[in-house]
Amino acid sequence: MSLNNLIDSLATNGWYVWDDFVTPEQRQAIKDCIPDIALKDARIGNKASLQGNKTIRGDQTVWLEPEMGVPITQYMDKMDAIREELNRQCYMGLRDFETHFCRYPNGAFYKKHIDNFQGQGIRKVTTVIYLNEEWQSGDGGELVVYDLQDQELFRLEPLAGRMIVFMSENFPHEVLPTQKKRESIAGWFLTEKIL
Ligand SMILES: O=C(O)CCC(=O)C(=O)O
Ligand SMILES: [Fe+2]
Repeated sequence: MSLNNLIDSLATNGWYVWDDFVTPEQRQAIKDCIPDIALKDARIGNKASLQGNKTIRGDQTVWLEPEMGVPITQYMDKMDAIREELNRQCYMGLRDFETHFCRYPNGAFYKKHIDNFQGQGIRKVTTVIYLNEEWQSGDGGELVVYDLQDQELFRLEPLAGRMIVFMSENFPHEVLPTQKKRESIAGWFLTEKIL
């Protein structure tokens, strides 16, 4: 598992799973930067256009900012290195990255959706990193990934340190109801600068 595998797999399959992308120490340090009080019920849309809808998703989120601490800037630097390599090797034209921390309380889910409908937004590549130390079968909360014909491609347990990367426009996906608290960091490489 490496940056080159990610680039090859993204170019040929459109997705890639990178286990142990972050270490246990990094996961804890990132979690320690998240002020609980800042978590808000998630809404639909990107950072610029949002609407609320609890029947679609039940997670709580907070946008990550460099000011939250060194572990956050280190994570952002790592993602920026990936962005530059995707641009260098695949000419993806990625110009920015938006990212938030997510917490799904017990029972929460996120119904099937596409992060970016074709041509309608600026999200090009989705990334999700999981922060759940103890995950067992039966805990739910799997990510189910489909193709554009709505055929299920695979299911992924939200195991600590694992990152999934996929082309935002090509893979409808959903989060199955979780039986315990489920935490992650989702991010999107964007084709335009947002700030
Ligand atoms: O947490 C996940 O596995 C996916 C989250 C998701 O689909 C999203 O935030 O758009
Ligand atoms: Fe999504």
